[in-house]
Amino acid sequence: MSTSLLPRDQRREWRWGKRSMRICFIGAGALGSTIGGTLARGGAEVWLIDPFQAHVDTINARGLRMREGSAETVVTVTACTSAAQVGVKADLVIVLVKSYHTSEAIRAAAQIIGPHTVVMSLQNGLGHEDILSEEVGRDRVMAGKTYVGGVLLGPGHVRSGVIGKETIIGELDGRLTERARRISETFNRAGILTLLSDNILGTMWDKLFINVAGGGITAITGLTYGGLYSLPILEDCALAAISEGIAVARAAGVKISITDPRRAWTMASAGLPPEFKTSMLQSLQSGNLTEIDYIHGSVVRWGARLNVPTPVNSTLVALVKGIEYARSDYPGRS
Ligand SMILES: NC(=O)C1=CN([C@@H]2O[C@H](COP(=O)(O)OP(=O)(O)OC[C@H]3O[C@@H](n4cnc5c(N)ncnc54)[C@H](OP(=O)(O)O)[C@@H]3O)[C@@H](O)[C@H]2O)C=CC1
Ligand SMILES: CC(C)(CO)C(=O)C(=O)O
Repeated sequence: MSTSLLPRDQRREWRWGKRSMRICFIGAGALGSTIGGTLARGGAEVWLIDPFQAHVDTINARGLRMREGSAETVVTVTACTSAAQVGVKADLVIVLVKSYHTSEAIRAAAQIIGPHTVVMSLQNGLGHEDILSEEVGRDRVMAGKTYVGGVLLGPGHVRSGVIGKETIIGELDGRLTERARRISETFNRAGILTLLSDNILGTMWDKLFINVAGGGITAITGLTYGGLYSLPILEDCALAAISEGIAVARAAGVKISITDPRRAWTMASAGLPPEFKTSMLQSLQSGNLTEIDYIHGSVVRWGARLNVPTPVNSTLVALVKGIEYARSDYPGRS
């Protein structure tokens, strides 16, 4: 029987009973392994789903090695290369593929999604909930953003940055539901500092400003944070890009808590060393596409819809796309 204090009409049917929550991660790279491993260590039943065969094999054979600061632990967790191998429905599916893989990844996970499965993205940027809703229905989708960080050090081995880093989750319509409360409890029990929000849209835009601060600029310049934060002209550019984002969010009627661009600029590098590279720069350097369309591109798309000019973000999008394109076999390439 539920002990919830929420009114009955606000309780989503809770079918997970008293057993531990069965959580499947679609995408178990740097962040999926970090959060998945932490939840498994905290007692949840976790499945890591990722096509990286050597990573999956190492985790299954020897456990997931997690380095946090100078401590290293080995976590027993099940990994597989496709959702078809899980064989049961998930209570919670957490999507942590790169944004541009979201649609194909959720489609490939149909077998683990049942009538009471919750699907939640913790990816950076905006727009994932719409993609997920198209595939699984809006009722199943919750939203979240996280300040937890992860780096994949090699197959079966991650550096995790969980301690003191917030994760915020919530229902798209702002209701404080039983399922949201149970998910945040599971996260907190595992040591992931998780808050329940009745304004998850605001949270999503706040996190967007953090990524807008340095993502595009570092991707274009190749600078680590040490370089980015030493050159005032780049700070001016970052503040202009964040200001556009704030103007767009305000025009959209989103209740943001970051209203001073300097706060986003400061927060973006908090606790990170000068040699830190943003994920956008890391993507380019490893030959992958960036999430530019979901980060600066979101500011541009929303700005166009609401008639708010976004020239700085548009320029950053164009230049990053140019860098991506320069690696292709374009006409006239020498
Ligand atoms: N790393 C971090 O610290 C943070 C990351 N984020 C966000 O989290 C998301 C994931 O980032 P991150 O973990 O760094 O990225 P990674 O590239 O390390 O991990 C993504 C993983 O998803 C795999 N993948 C691709 N397609 C599928 C699929 N169809 N099914 C299952 N897995 C698939 C990838 O495999 P393959 O490489 O073969 O494509 C890869 O192993 C991004 O949106 C990022 O912005 C947010 C906050 C912090
Ligand atoms: C570390 C942080 C918050 C800001 O650069 C980030 O999310 C990223 O690099 O993608």
